[in-house]
Amino acid sequence: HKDPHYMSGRTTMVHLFEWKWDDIAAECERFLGPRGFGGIQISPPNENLAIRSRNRPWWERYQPISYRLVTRSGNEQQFENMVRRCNNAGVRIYVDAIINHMTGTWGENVGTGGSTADFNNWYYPAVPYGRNDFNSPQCVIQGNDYQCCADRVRNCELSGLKDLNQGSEYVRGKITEYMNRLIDLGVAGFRIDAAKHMWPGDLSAIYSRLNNLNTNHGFSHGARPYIYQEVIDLGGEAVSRNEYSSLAAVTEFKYGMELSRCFNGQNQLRWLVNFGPNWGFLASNDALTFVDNHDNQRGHGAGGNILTHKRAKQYKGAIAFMLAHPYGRPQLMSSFSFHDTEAGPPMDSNGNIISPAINSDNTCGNGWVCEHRWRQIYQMVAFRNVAGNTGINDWWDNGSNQIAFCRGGQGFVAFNNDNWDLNTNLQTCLPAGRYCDVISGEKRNNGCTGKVITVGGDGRAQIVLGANDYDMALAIHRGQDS
Ligand SMILES: O=C(/C=C/c1ccc(O)c(O)c1)N[C@@H](Cc1ccc(O)cc1)C(=O)NCCCOc1c(-c2ccc(O)c(O)c2)oc2cc(O)cc(O)c2c1=O
Ligand SMILES: [Ca+2]
Repeated sequence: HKDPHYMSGRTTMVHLFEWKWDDIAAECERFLGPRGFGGIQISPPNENLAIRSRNRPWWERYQPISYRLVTRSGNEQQFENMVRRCNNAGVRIYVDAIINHMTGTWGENVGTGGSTADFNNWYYPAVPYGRNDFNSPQCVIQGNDYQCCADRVRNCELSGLKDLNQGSEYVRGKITEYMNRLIDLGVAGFRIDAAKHMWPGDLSAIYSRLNNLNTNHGFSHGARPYIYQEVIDLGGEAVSRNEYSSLAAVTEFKYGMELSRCFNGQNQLRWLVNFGPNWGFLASNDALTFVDNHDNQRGHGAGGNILTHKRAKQYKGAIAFMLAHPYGRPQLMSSFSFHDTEAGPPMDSNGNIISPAINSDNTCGNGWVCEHRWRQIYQMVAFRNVAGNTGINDWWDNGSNQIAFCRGGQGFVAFNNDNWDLNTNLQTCLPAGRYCDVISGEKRNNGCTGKVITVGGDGRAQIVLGANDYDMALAIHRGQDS
């Protein structure tokens, strides 16, 4: 469950948070496929409670009401269409699976697809789940439970949400039925939301009952679903991510926290020379890495002062480093704009999600940020693909915030977070030639729209990164020589 099954030569996933299925299908064909993206994490496709009293907050999608494939993102037919079109474009689909709980008691009993639920009697007829499918005695997780009591973290309610008993054969059956239907529709795997709130033994039983991936969608025989478990664990809690990393991959929240600290100036970039398990991170093959995610980009999530699109220069620097560095399997966040941390996606007066507009310069409009369409970001997805499974070599730093390294003989990156210019002759590990810097521009016809770096026969080049340049990174790689 640790292999994403990306099409060959692809390495990176993007979380198209709150996108509609039809828009995702189009994005696969017009952008993500051609640009070499490996996969997409989609918002939960199962029916959720419509919380109109809070003006449809983003977290309503994390309050299941049934396992019917009906949400504001689309219906089952649109879901199937998206999966087929994206797989055909070489882009895999990963489903955000909310299997720890159902909804709470918000007094609104209509889902987005028309199902109803009776929270007071703990009844979800469209599944169906009844009272004895939930943990009892009923209890709510308290703050200090995270430190003291692993059993309460699993058996009590998270934020008052009805806590399913995954130890029950019936509940396991309903969960695996839901996930196997998605596998048969062609998805490549799952994000397991709130995994630390479920027993590893129960999760293991559920994973073992999942079908192999659907060979009609280009997966090899016997391919197991890619599973990455959301375990928010920055250390010091009763529940450890190590209980889960033997079952499947785990979200490495320390990664985004530490990288944000380095690129927002709290730590010097030179310390990144041994970034990876030496920093207490999971093994590379076990780690789903990211800078920000849908929860912590809103400030109150795990990791404290996380870099987001709102601090563009530092964020692009951190993302470029994540994509240039071989550790882990990276996921990019693709957001909608928000001022209110509760706000849901852009919607019309009827509560329907508004599609992103694609501007003439290929950026997004209509309230969508589309970080994945920023040149400095999508160009580094291509860099990561070219770097393949090479390691890091020829590391250089200036003892503070100027660093550079090679990926085998495939690519070279440099970063400058000091407030003075980087202007140094460095080893790029590349064959002699004129290379386009993929951060400040791109190769067009036979020229470069941005910086041009001339590499000599010894592989060395004069690398210039001004402290006041628009971006703090520079990257060149094979195939981008002009
Ligand atoms: O802020 C939120 C939602 C956050 C959230 C949602 C999805 C995630 O995947 C996630 O990581 C966080 N929700 C708001 C509003 C809210 C929602 C439901 C509710 O019954 C009460 C309030 C909030 O203030 N939540 C309390 C603090 C955040 O506590 C939540 C966590 C959470 C936070 C920190 C942890 O270390 C941890 O292990 C779990 O995970 C969720 C997962 C869900 O599937 C649904 C949830 O409602 C939540 C969730 O409330
Ligand atoms: Ca639970």
